[in-house]
Amino acid sequence: MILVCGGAGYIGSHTVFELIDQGEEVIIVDNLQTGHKGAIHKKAKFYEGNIKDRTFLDRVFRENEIDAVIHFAANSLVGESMENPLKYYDNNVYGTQVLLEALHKHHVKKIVFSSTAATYGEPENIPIRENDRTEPTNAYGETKLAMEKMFKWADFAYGIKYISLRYFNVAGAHVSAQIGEDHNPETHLIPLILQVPLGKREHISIFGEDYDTYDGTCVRDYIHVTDLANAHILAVEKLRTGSNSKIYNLGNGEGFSVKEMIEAARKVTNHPIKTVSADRRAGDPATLVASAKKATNELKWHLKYTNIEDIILSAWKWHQNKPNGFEE
Ligand SMILES: NC(=O)c1ccc[n+]([C@@H]2O[C@H](COP(=O)([O-])OP(=O)(O)OC[C@H]3O[C@@H](n4cnc5c(N)ncnc54)[C@H](O)[C@@H]3O)[C@@H](O)[C@H]2O)c1
Ligand SMILES: O=c1ccn([C@@H]2O[C@H](COP(=O)(O)OP(=O)(O)O[C@H]3O[C@H](CO)[C@H](O)[C@H](O)[C@H]3O)[C@@H](O)[C@H]2O)c(=O)[nH]1
Repeated sequence: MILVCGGAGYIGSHTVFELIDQGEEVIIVDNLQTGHKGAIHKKAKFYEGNIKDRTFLDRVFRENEIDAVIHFAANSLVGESMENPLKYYDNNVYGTQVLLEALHKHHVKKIVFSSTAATYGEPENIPIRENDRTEPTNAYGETKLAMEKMFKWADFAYGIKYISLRYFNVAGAHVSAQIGEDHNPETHLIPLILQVPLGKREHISIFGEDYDTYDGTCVRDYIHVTDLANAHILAVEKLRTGSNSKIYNLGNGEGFSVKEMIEAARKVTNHPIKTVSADRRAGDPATLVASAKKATNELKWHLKYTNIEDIILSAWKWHQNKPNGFEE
């Protein structure tokens, strides 16, 4: 049985769908602070509650034969983390501490969790490799790095094996178009671009056109959420075969600029998508592209979505199907 913390959220819900497709029994813990009831798979057992609540977690672990945990539950808005860093330490670091205490108490020795490209900060090399320097430029990334360190020492002391997955830019939606990205506020580029052809915004703002990149706009590595979900399943399988703790980058290995993303979205939606130049957004590195060779080699991870237009199309189908997200 796999416990998925944050299984009602964007990436968590997609991972639950893949797990259930593969015949796993799934328990979800989520307090629905950003997740949605409508994103919860009907075959999953759902406990509504907070990972910071020891008594609640204790009950979940007592009532179920959990052999591994996948942990997505966190706050993840970079801007908010700069204004209210302690909120991030509380939910991300302390929340993970309480969760790890429950694993230790109930003798669960396997956990896979969400880390981020934000642990690197300004990259020293492109593509970024797992042993490159980690110097986060925002509080969100710093809490994720602190979580990684907490896992390291929990492994040392209690033998809890972990796989930390450092995601780059997660995008797209489930092939059924029944679940997809629904964040409020939305800050991510692709859903914001698609709000223009949906008629929900006039234009997309380009945050900075004077970066040191080939067209002056920021370059990112976009990875489809289903490919990402599958990496979590491979990571659980790896831990089940007795693997040591590991850290992997998850990305496509190819960068696209903001302007290229808008152009690709124009092709997919057949809409002119008006753009407006805007100031740089604080803390945005010019280029973030992953080397995911380690995950490819060691997890035998293979991508289904390598074409950026296919990734955008899957998001477009979701937003067309549910223009107001999970809201009825
Ligand atoms: N979306 C991205 O591009 C991206 C990139 C890198 C890393 N990540 C990380 O991946 C994870 C999932 O991201 P997402 O985009 O799916 O976010 P999300 O907000 O959609 O999902 C997070 C889920 O966790 C739940 N949650 C949060 N705190 C909780 C708590 N204390 N107790 C119980 N449930 C709680 C929320 O209700 C939500 O359902 C996060 O840890 C995030 O930091 C996301
Ligand atoms: O309206 C917008 C929104 C975004 N952008 C630009 O588009 C690019 C992508 O922005 P996103 O907000 O979609 O993604 P980020 O690269 O900022 O963030 C991603 O990577 C971060 C690590 O750097 C965190 O992990 C975060 O959770 C994850 O979504 C950035 O250059 C951003 O400046 C715009 O130009 N206009």
